[in-house]
Amino acid sequence: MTILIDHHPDQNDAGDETVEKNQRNVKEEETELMLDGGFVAPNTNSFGHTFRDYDAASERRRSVEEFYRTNHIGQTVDFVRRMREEYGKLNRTEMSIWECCELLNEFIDESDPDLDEPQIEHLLQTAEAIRKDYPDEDWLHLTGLIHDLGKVLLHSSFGELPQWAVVGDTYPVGCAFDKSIVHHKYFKENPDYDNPSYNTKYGIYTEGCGLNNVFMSWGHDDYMYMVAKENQTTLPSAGLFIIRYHSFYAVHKSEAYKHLMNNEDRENIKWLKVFNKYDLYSKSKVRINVEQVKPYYLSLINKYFPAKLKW
Ligand SMILES: O[C@H]1[C@H](O)[C@@H](O)[C@H](O)[C@@H](O)[C@H]1O
Ligand SMILES: [Fe+2]
Ligand SMILES: [Fe+2]
Repeated sequence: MTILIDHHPDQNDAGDETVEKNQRNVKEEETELMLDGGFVAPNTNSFGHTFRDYDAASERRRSVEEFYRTNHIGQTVDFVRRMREEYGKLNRTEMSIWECCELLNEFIDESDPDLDEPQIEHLLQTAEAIRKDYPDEDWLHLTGLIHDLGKVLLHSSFGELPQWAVVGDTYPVGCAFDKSIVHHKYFKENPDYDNPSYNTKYGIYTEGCGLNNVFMSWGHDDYMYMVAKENQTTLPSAGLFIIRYHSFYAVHKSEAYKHLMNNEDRENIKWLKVFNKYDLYSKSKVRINVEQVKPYYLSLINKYFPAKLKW
C-alpha cells in the first residue's frame, strides 16, 4: 500500500541544537533497535485534522467525547476483575485468526477521532505499513494484523459488550487516573475516584511492580493478549506486549505510570513505540487489496498460531 506522506521539515520551529539532539536520539534508538524504518508520519488524518486531536471541531468530536464519558465512569476495579474472569474462560467459540479478521469487517470504532473505516481495513493498513519499513520482522507484521482483533468483543456471540468496554485508550484502575488521559474530567463520576484505596499514586500497587501485575481498564487489548497467550502463540514477548498495551497512551506517549514499570516493561516499550507510529499514522482512506495480501498473512498465522483458537 502507499501511505500518503506529507513531510514539512520547515515546520519544525525548534532551534538547530534541538534538531541535532533529536537526530542523535533517533540515531541511538536506531542502533539499539537495529532500525527505525524511516517512517515519516503524515500531518493530518483522513478528516484533515491532526491525529488524536480530541478537541478538533470534527464530525466525530461529540460522539468520541460521549464515548469517553461512559468509558471513564464504567471502568472500575470491580468491573475489570469481573471481565477478566468472565472472558478469561475462553469458552465462547473456536475460530482461526483469519476468521476473526473477517468478523471485524462490520465494526466501526466509536472512540477513534481519526478513522471511520471498517476495522479490517485498519488491521491491514497497519500491518502493510510495518511490512514496508521492516521487511524482516515478520512477527511485527503479524502483530500489526492482529493487534485489534480483541474488538470482536463487540460481536453478538461475545455478549455484545458496549463500545466503552472494548475500545478507546486504556489506563490502570486501582490507582489515581493520570491527568494525561483523554477527557480526564469524566473520571470524577467513576465510583473509584473517591475511594482512598484506589485514588493515590500507587493505589493497590507497589513501585516497579511490573505492568503484568496492574489491572488495566478492560478492552480489546487485554482480551486479545489473553487469547494469544492461552492459545500458545509463539510470538515473541514484545509482540504480546504490543497487543496488550498499544492503547495505553498515557504510558507510551505521555510517559506516565513509569513508577509501575519493571525492566522487562522498559525493554518491551521500545518496540511498542515503534509499533504505535504505524498503528496511528497508517489510518487513511487508502484501501488494501485483501485477496492480494491474504496468502502472506495466512502463512504468518500458520507460523505463529494454531489453526483454531479458543475465544
Ligand atoms: O484501537 C483503538 C482505537 O483506535 C482507539 O480510538 C484508541 O483510543 C485506542 O488506543 C486504540 O487501541
Ligand atoms: Fe487498538
Ligand atoms: Fe489499531
